[in-house]
Amino acid sequence: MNAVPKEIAQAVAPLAAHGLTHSYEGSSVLRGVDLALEPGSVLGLIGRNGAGKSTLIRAMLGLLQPLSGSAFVFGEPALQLGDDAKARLAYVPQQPEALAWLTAQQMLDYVGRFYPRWDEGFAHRTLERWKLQPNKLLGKLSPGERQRVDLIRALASQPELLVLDEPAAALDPVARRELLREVALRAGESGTTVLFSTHIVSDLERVASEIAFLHEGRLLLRCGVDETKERYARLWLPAAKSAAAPAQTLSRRRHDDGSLSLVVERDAQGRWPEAADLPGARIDALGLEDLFVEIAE
Ligand SMILES: Nc1ncnc2c1ncn2[C@@H]1O[C@H](COP(=O)(O)OP(=O)(O)OP(=O)(O)O)[C@@H](O)[C@H]1O
Repeated sequence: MNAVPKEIAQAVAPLAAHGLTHSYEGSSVLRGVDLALEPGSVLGLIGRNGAGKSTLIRAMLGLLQPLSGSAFVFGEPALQLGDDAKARLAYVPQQPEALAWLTAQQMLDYVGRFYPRWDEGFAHRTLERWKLQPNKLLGKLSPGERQRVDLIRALASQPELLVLDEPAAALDPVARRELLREVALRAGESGTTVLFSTHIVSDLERVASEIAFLHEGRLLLRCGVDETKERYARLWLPAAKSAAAPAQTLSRRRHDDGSLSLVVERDAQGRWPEAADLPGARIDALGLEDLFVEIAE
């Protein structure tokens, strides 16, 4: 496939980042992240605690000014988003806090006015289905309830781009399933583009079309969910062959007996590194969860 020129990708991608770097108090959190979402894709952003997922999301949406690099929403610079672009986008932070002095119903009625495609019926039905009390102050809801109200707010606006920062963190398993079903439905039926961060690998398998793995501020891996098992594997080399290990690997672990385990990737021609053909070498398939654990450890 020919690479799309960066300028064109910027213009069409609902969300794109180029060379984002950021640090807090002198410590680097993003180290040059490039990421662009295809329209209609569901991208699961995964990474350990503190990997920089929330920082990346906030920088991509223009809610934080990065040290360097740029971000674009619907092709507009994220730091100067116009009202039209804002109305096409919905973002649910990890811990929603805004408008705590309103009741859930008041908040939904209030914000609904700013969205041309607001689905009041959905908001009403989902409040009931998710057993949320419409007349309780947001500030008095539990974190999970508060996050569910915010998810209703985001979904009722029928956004073209939906960004969820760890939506599963405060939800019980039933609510989580329902949310994932709703997200998959929106992506499938309305072509909504979705970016969500998570720690839960099974959520990625259930709903994401693509995954991006952020580790210590760098995107280590980006590929289709179904493709990962084909593209990455664990290469085990006996001690006697460990010197032949490829230099470029996603992770490298030496065992007590001197043997090596490496996470390796097929090259552009679909071949594993040459060391995989050495006598005694072994290639083992990796499930998504194993892959992340191997890389993140
Ligand atoms: N406002 C801030 N001031 C100082 N340090 C911060 C600030 N926000 C985040 N950090 C630090 O930056 C790093 C990345 O944080 P971030 O919240 O982006 O990670 P994350 O991948 O979303 O983590 P988690 O999965 O735990 O939510 C962490 O070490 C965090 O402590």
